[in-house]
Amino acid sequence: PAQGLGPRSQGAVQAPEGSPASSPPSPRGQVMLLGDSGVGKTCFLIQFKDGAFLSGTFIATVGIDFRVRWLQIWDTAGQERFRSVTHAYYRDAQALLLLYDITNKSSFDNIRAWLTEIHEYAQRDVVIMLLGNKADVSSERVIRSEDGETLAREYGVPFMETSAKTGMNVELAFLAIAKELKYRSLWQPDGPHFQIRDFVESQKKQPSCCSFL
Ligand SMILES: Nc1nc2c(ncn2[C@@H]2O[C@H](COP(=O)(O)OP(=O)(O)OP(=O)(O)O)[C@@H](O)[C@H]2O)c(=O)[nH]1
Repeated sequence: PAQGLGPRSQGAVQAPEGSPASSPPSPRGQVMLLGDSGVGKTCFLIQFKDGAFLSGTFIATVGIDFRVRWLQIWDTAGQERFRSVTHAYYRDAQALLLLYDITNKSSFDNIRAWLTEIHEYAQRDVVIMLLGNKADVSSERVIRSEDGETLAREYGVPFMETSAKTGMNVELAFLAIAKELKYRSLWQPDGPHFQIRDFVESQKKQPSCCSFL
């Protein structure tokens, strides 16, 4: 679904208390989904929103908890013509999930341009996570997982392959973001330490079939 103006679907997840849907977004717990048109941002959000209520796993439970209390998620339009609208929302974002499609090379190649744009418009300390979506479509894969890893390492951001279709790593992406934002908000010099990259590395699932390429 690509219709509409700029960030949308914010109503899909309960806004933080005291933040009516029509008001400007609260800077706290604000997450934006970014990436080229068609990479699966809307499906990713829907999988998170709907799948969460069906799942009884530990991650899902914690995810729901954080989602209701902490995260307001904004799905954005990937199409170029909506880009200027989206720019206006970057500065309020605490976290950005940047998606490409593992079956679409240009969506991967454009990640550098997205990161340049993020650098220009977002807060300097925004949490960024790179996600290679559609990992369920192994037969059409054109971007290797290692290429995603390498790019993510270059920019110092955590990376996972995901599937909005099967739900692989969808909850985990939001959980990692929620944990990082919570950690930052409660940070104390001698408090417990949390590293989002370590957390993601220890928890992420790999696609069941990685034989291609
Ligand atoms: N197999 C598979 N298909 C997916 C996945 N995620 C999304 N799709 C399909 O990819 C197409 C585009 O998905 P959207 O969620 O609309 O993409 P988008 O990034 O929101 O696109 P814009 O709104 O234009 O920016 C749809 O046909 C989805 O069914 C996935 O993880 N696996």
